[in-house]
Amino acid sequence: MTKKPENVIVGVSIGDLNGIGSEVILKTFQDNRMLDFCTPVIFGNVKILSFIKKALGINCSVFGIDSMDQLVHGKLNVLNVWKEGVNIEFGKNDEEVGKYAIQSFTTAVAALKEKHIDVLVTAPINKYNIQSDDFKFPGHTDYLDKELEGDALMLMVQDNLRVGLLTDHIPVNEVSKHLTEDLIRTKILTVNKSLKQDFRINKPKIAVLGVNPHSGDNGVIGHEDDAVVKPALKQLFEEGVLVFGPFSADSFFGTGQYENYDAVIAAYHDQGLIPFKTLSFGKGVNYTAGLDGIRTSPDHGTAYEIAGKGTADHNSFKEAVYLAIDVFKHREEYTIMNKNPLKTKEKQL
Ligand SMILES: NC(=O)c1ccc[n+]([C@@H]2O[C@H](COP(=O)([O-])OP(=O)(O)OC[C@H]3O[C@@H](n4cnc5c(N)ncnc54)[C@H](O)[C@@H]3O)[C@@H](O)[C@H]2O)c1
Ligand SMILES: N[C@H](C(=O)O)[C@H](O)COP(=O)(O)O
Repeated sequence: MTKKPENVIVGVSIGDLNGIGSEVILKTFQDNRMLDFCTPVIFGNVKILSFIKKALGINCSVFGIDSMDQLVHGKLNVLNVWKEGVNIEFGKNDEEVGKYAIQSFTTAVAALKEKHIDVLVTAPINKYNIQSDDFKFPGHTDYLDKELEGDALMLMVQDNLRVGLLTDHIPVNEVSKHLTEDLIRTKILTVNKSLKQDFRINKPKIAVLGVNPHSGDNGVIGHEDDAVVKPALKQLFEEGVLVFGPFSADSFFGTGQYENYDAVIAAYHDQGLIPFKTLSFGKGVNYTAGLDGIRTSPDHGTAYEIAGKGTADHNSFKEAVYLAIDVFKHREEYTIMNKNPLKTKEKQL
């Protein structure tokens, strides 16, 4: 395999085969222009992809390979991660299919770690049917956090709207006990670094939403904002991080305040993802910031109710491919720019 320097190798995990994942993947790469600037490789099985292509009437060619050395630029490669057939029943929640989703994902993550692929774009999984003795994670983010270097942060992105989470896949009754000054510090530093190296924003401005209604109203409605959030933000601000808040979460998006910041940090999953998906559904991307490998995903799940019908919108998946490539290129530039920084003269006292 000779790697064309201008082509980013995009690994794609197949997700839940009974959902809309393979449809949005095939629809994205059906457009040949995608192959001009990236070389995709789907982790799955070429016979299954051919079957799905036919079933959905999608007109594109897939190219089966058995190892990454056989990767061909200009083609939609499918790496045969397994050989056997899989019984596909669109819309069915099936643990057997869940096993293949995880086989595809874990093989793709290994390829990312070994740098056989430059970035990973994941198609949606079903969080219930993927559970097993070997795989006990509530989502991609949590597994990537364990496998890759760094501290993962779920960052939802659509153009200049970026919403990150302090806590992600935990039940709402556990949020408060997870919110420590240390956690807030780690997450804000992670997003601050990501905005600089992944999004080329030199002096990022970060807003943090209050945990409680009206940020606790001086302790009348909950203590976390005064006792934990404010001291953490004060310390970071004094160290030079442009972090502001906590802001009352209820009106923050409705008033358009989010437009003044490069990222908005929410305390828990639905506090951030409801406004994000309301503003951007169909175009948003889920980016796992903070790790040494780049992974993106569309803003939607398996959508069983429309699977196999050919009506799934693939634009969010396409945006996920674009964002992964952008981040890859920005990180390369950032590394070069920061390799030998000019020494600044120290102040003489
Ligand atoms: N990245 C991921 O792996 C990921 C992301 C979100 C949800 N999920 C999983 O997916 C499963 C279903 O979750 P859910 O129902 O909360 O969310 P969902 O995104 O699958 O569906 C929500 C609604 O949006 C519609 N929808 C979703 N994607 C669409 C598309 N591309 N085009 C048109 N309509 C679309 C669905 O039909 C449904 O009405 C759950 O198991 C969840 O955990 C996985
Ligand atoms: N929270 C994500 C969303 O709603 O889009 C989704 O569950 C995916 O999470 P992972 O990327 O960790 O699988």
